[in-house]
Amino acid sequence: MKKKLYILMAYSGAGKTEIAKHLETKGYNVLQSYTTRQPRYENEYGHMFCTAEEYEEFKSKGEIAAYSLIEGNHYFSTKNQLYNTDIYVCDPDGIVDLKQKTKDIEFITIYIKVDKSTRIKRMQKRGDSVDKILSRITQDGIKFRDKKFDYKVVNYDFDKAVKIIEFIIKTENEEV
Ligand SMILES: Nc1ncnc2c1ncn2[C@@H]1O[C@H](COP(=O)(O)OP(=O)(O)OP(=O)(O)O)[C@@H](O)[C@H]1O
Repeated sequence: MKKKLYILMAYSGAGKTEIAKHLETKGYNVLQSYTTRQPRYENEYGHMFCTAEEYEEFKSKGEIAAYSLIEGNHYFSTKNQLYNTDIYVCDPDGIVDLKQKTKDIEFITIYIKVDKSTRIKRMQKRGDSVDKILSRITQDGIKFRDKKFDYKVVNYDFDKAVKIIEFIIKTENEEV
């Protein structure tokens, strides 16, 4: 049986980061992708912060699995990370690339669904600016258009959403 890696995907503000963090406290290994951007605050969750030189080294050794350039910064995950983690928060474009390059891993996509007005309220509460919220909503609409997922989980009741995702992982891992 192939190793399964669970991909959490969602529009901005739907709660994928919060869910991933919570799953980590329950013993799941969550992939922290690398970035050359500066941390926004001390101990920022979700990334491994590295230098441009370190990025070049990973690249020259052929260790990069998924890559994107955002506002002049490199964002990437390594092959080693894919084989040693359970959960990866990744956008739909990133996963297309991974599926093509990594045939010996099965990627199970879990889409976290929340309506637009709730996402806007959560982003406002989180402190995002109106401009940022509007730009995220527009970009996400394009990124997620016509995309298909293995599972869809609504996230209005946080504990329920986490329980369902844990159930999905458990039953998928039990499959032969
Ligand atoms: N079920 C929920 N009920 C209420 N608030 C929630 C729920 N799930 C997450 N949140 C809150 O909503 C906000 C957005 O969640 P989070 O940052 O995890 O979203 P995200 O999908 O990772 O967004 P982004 O892609 O912009 O980082 C956070 O402040 C989080 O605490």
